[in-house]
Amino acid sequence: MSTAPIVVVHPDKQSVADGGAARLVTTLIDLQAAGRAPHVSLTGGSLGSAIIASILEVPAHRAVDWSTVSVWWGDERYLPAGDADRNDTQNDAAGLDRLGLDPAKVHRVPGPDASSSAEDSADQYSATVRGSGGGEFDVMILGVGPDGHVASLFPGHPAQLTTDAIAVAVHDSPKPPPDRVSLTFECLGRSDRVWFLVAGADKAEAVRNGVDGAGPELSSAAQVRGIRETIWLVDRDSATELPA
Ligand SMILES: O=C1O[C@H](COP(=O)(O)O)[C@@H](O)[C@H](O)[C@H]1O
Repeated sequence: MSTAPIVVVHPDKQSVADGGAARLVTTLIDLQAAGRAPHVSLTGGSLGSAIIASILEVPAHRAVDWSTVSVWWGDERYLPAGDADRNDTQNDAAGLDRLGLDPAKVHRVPGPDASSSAEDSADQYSATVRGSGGGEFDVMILGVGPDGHVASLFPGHPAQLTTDAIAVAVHDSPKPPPDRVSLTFECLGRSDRVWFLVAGADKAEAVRNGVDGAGPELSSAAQVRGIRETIWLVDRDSATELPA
């Protein structure tokens, strides 16, 4: 089962990050009140770190028991731990490591320092996901590139349509760095809530294609929908090609 996209237009990029952060904090409080130890998947890119910084500004983030929250990444650049271009490094720098997470529940994608290849990294990450219950994410946060990519699944790239897998190695990525590891569409779709965070005029076409449900050759984002909800949190500049 999957849900039709809902679009929420915010005034600007900061409001997208703030809106996503407030939504995440409230969702985590509700999930924990219902007895759930939540699983959240983070993203890299321009809004991936902005939302982390915004979470720290939401006073109610102190009402979340972060020690029970499991953290994942939808994709990672295949670079050594601590590399400044890794998504998790950028999320850490934005304040992820100040939330009070249990390091054992922060599931980082192995880099070349901890795996023999991107394929090995994808296998290791898949095993970790499988070991946690097969990847049933409460919240999947995704950025969207101007080319319509989500995670590291690029339209037209051979890795994009990988099936029967949790994670896949991506080589020759159109966006640097060339080697990456990504969750597959199948895995991304095993999420109760999928939230796309997008800002900028250069992403107007990607937002239109994603919301319209364009085919995979035009949009990876359109292939991912949440089981309970699919929400596009966009700024005015990236919403200009949507119907009024
Ligand atoms: O390379 C990546 O790009 C996307 C989108 O990034 P943005 O800077 O255009 O917002 C991101 O979601 C993904 O995690 C990252 O690896």
